[in-house]
Amino acid sequence: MYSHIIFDLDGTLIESLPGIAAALNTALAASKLPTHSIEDVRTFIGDGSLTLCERAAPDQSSETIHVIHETFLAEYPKAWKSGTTVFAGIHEVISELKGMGCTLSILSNKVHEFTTEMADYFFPEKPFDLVLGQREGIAKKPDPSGIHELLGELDKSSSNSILVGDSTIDVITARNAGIKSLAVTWGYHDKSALKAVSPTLTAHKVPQILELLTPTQVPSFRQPA
Ligand SMILES: O=C(O)COP(=O)(O)O
Repeated sequence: MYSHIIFDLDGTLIESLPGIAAALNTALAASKLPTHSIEDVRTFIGDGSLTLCERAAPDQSSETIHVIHETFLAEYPKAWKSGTTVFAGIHEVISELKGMGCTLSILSNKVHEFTTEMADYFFPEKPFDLVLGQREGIAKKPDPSGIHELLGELDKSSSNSILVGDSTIDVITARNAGIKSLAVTWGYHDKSALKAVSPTLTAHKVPQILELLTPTQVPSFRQPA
């Protein structure tokens, strides 16, 4: 049993694609550049907002990318509330894990301020012991710094910690930090890409997180009434 579960945010706990796509397309249109379909934007997510803008506007100068990124950052606070939902079943999983005494945390490549604001908004019961997004001067995933910081701050060992995420970046981050990974397939990376990076465990449906992480426990929300 893992005593510390680290969650990725976008594509793992929350469906944030519509909000990200809306803010990105507003920023592209403001620079008179072509916009993208939701499906295209899905493939740009995972490495933070600057890389998102670079992938959305290839061949543009760094000055233009800077302008698009600044506009994206200004637009995203307006776009995320209407364009984001928590994946079905996630609240139940989080509350079961919390009830079992697990320490829970979030590690995201989303800008830190948005990460903490969204975690507070979508999880007002504050189940996460520490929430870390992308911060200036601190290497983003797949660098293991964020995991090392979480383990140190929360006084947790690598053997009892696991990273749950939807992207190959999450699986590689866990490996770089010497911890196990649980890949989830309802997010933004293809199943085949996830399989290729050999996660420790894989969940195709939200309740499977509990089955895989706590195999001997029967969660109360899935017990017959
Ligand atoms: O904003 C991103 O690009 C990715 O965010 P995530 O690390 O929570 O998936």
